[in-house]
Amino acid sequence: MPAASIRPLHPVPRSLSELAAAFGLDDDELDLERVEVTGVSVSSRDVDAGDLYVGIPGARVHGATFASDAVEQGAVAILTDSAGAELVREEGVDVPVLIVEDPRLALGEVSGWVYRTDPDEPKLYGVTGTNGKTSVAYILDAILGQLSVVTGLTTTVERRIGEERIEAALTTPEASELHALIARMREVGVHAASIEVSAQAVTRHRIDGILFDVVGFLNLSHDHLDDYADFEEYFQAKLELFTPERARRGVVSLDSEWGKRVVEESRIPLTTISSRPEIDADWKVELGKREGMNTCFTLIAPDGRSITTEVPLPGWFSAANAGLAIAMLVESGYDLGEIAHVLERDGLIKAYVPGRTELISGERGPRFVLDYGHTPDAFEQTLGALREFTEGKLIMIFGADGDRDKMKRPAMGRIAAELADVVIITDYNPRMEDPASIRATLLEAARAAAPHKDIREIADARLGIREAVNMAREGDTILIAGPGHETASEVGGKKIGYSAREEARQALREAGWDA
Ligand SMILES: CC(=O)N[C@H]1[C@@H](OP(=O)(O)OP(=O)(O)OC[C@H]2O[C@@H](n3ccc(=O)[nH]c3=O)[C@H](O)[C@@H]2O)O[C@H](CO)[C@@H](O)[C@@H]1O[C@H](C)C(=O)N[C@@H](C)C(=O)N[C@H](CCC(=O)O)C(=O)O
Ligand SMILES: Nc1ncnc2c1ncn2[C@@H]1O[C@H](COP(=O)(O)OP(=O)(O)OP(=O)(O)O)[C@@H](O)[C@H]1O
Repeated sequence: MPAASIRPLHPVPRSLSELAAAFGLDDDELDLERVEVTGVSVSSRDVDAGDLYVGIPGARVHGATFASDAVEQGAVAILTDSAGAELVREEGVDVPVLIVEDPRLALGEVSGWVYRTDPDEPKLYGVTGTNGKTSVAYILDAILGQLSVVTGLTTTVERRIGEERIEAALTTPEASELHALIARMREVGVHAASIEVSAQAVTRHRIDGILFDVVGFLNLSHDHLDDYADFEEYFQAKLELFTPERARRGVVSLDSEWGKRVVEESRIPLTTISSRPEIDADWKVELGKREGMNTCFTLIAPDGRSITTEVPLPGWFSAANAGLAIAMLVESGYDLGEIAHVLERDGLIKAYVPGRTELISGERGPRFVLDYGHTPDAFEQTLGALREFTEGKLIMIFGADGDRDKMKRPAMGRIAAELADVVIITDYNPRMEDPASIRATLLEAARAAAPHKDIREIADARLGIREAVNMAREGDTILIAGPGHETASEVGGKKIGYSAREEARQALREAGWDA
């Protein structure tokens, strides 16, 4: 089985009695002196010998239910709430149990204490926003690499430290996993780590006990309104990242209206950036010419100095994302001149962002672009960017994932139909929902928006990809939006192997094109 998390290889044990004392936990009846913990885990599937297992009441089940599994795998103590302690007692589990009112709330600080998280090493960059987080994290990582800095990275795609990498399950890991990752980074001399921060991560205490050196705000648009009552609540979740408890300073993009609100309401020193000429910001991104899929831009700093370079990704938003990344680095102390020097030396930002406007096709044949966009705004930006260099037809394949914000689906269908020439609606990760009904919503919106356009329904995404490839010619662009880097789709609660990247490559080869 692949490792569930990356952890320090040489953790320095901490005594449970000291932990109890540090957090004011009652240890009257317990003999904690002899117990030492070397790690923390919230999942029985991720326990290592010496762990403190934290039993969290979840939406589906209480984590304490798995206490005996955890102990079997080597957990030496349990931290949970009183309901969890009752469950542990019923199971007859024989390790010390510490009780807190809210174990999720305690998790970050406790993990930071066990792993001895240091706010200064590595330097942490946090990036949030509805769209572009993954892209900015990879761009930050790439520029730091070009500056010869040893880096760490955590994104929706992966957790990575040098050659060590695991696939990500969540965009932002649970706090215990994040602190363990940072501890491992310190062991191998990582100086800077780029961390993608979802709104859920803030709300669900996944970044507790972490102090970011610089945080970046990208934008806010329709997504996750199943997790938040409205835009305001969703915004407030992201805003919390811009407080002194979470970050030392921030860079805020004013490209979306919400940036202004961050500036008005944040409680940390901020600098602003914009790629829109009409907006007054400290840092300015000026779009240059396009070189194929690459985008050139000039970034002008508040002191008038500038960098002209390119990013190997299409669209104005890629330049905006790269500008934000550079501004974050400068805010954290890197010299703009030095960044300019390495980018000039290398000719561009050497970023590869898996599954984000990733070109799958080769020299001959239509362009095939793989994307992770799953919001109306991401559709609009990506289709706009691809239209700029598509001489022929723009063909879009997409579905909407199940058990996630349903309200955004009509807007996704409408935008696809308005901006693409041909739309193929397929299944994408329906989870426990009925895929036919997801498709019906998308189709209805798409057909209402553009009744005369070619809008097709092909349930099986593999067939949808082939249909698109077979109708496409040189000069056309095919965009598949949704699956990005993913290698599985969830249907009826079961994970089924499906890589849009591999399917696209195969379909292009079957049609006699390069891939
Ligand atoms: C709403 C939400 O965030 N839920 C997360 C939460 O689930 P939950 O509270 O329902 O937990 P549960 O399944 O009831 O389990 C309770 C406890 O028992 C433990 N357990 C459970 C089963 C078992 O066999 N052994 C075990 O130890 C679990 O680890 C957990 O600690 O804790 C689980 C364990 O970490 C997460 O997997 C789960 O994420 C679900 C899968 C999820 O989809 N979250 C989404 C909404 C999310 O967080 N997305 C954001 C944004 C993505 C984006 O950028 O667009 C993200 O950061 O990923
Ligand atoms: N600054 C931006 N503004 C609007 N759309 C963007 C921006 N950057 C990227 N996108 C679009 O969003 C898609 C997803 O990008 P990315 O994965 O970087 O976002 P994300 O915030 O990490 O999303 P997720 O958290 O769901 O992984 C891109 O492929 C592109 O279509």
